Amino acid sequence: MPVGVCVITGFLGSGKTTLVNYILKADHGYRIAVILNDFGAELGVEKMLVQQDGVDGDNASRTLVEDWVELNNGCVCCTVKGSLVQTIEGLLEKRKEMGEKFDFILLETTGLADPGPVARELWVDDELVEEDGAVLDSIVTLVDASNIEKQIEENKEATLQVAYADTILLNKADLVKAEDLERVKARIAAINAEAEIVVTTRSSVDLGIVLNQGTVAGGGCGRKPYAPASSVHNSDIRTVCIATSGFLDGESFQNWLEDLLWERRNAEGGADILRAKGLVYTAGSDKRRVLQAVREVYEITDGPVEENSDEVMNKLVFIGRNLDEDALAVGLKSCVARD
Ligand SMILES: Nc1nc2c(ncn2[C@@H]2O[C@H](COP(=O)(O)OP(=O)(O)OP(=O)(O)O)[C@@H](O)[C@H]2O)c(=O)[nH]1
Repeated sequence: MPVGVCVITGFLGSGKTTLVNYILKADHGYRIAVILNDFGAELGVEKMLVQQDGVDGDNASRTLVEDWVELNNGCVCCTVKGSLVQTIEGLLEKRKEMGEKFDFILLETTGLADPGPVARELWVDDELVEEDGAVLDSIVTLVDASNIEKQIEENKEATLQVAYADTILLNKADLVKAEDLERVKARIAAINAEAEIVVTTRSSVDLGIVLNQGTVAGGGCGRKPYAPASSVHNSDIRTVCIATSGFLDGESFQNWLEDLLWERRNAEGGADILRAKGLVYTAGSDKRRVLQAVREVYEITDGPVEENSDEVMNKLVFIGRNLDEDALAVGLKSCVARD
């Protein structure tokens, strides 16, 4: 079984390190490797702290294996292929030599990072996913409740971090009034209606919410009621959810998707899809299938077994810019197989 990688992102000062420290101190018994993105350091290295099994929550008794791994570019969030993957491979290899395995890998990005390239790199690297490798589990975004509105206005990365999230920790709740918190929550949901939003202070969160989500690998469609697209105005990145019933023609669906993800992205005013997830049924198979896409990279895999399989309903979620909900709905419908 590959190890799940949880990408922890969020704007500068939102509480990422606080979350990592919280996870490392919590008494959960998991073996977790943390890859810290030491962006500020001039050394050009990443520091890895490995929490070993069997700790009792007391810091003094914790064994921390410290390791310094030189990366070619000094930053795990850079788009240069190789460094991040090599780091994780090296980490996994080392643990294998020691006869141990990780339960999870946490990857903390820098506050100014666009998590898209990191997610894509983890996701598409087949060598990583092989047996005993690593696979992207989920993207957790920390949001500073007291500053996010301004950050979204001023920084595209802050918006992208919200857009890519599977789970959003609306942190620093102690610094804002209840009514402000509701407004901020609505603003975030307007960018990403699909992510679960959890209000936190000092990044204290039930670890079950952060670890082992399987959201990226297993599909997250339909976890939450969707905000209607018409309720979205404040940001040019928004979420659109569409659904249509009946088995899809697999080839038509794939062609439609590739046109959306590959061709129209480059067209003037075309939809710029950052993230797509969905559950679809294709003719010839009674299995539900999971669509996952991060920008132009996508995959369709067999989905989890469904309890109530009477309903053949295809559901897709798109997060991005210039999304035309009606056109998307018509496009999906046109992929339904004719008898
Ligand atoms: N009041 C308050 N302060 C918090 C909370 N969470 C974190 N902080 C503080 O905010 C500061 C920044 O937190 P960090 O965890 O370092 O944030 P970060 O996202 O890792 O920051 P960068 O690495 O700069 O991107 C620290 O002083 C934390 O103690 C919170 O919920 N409430």
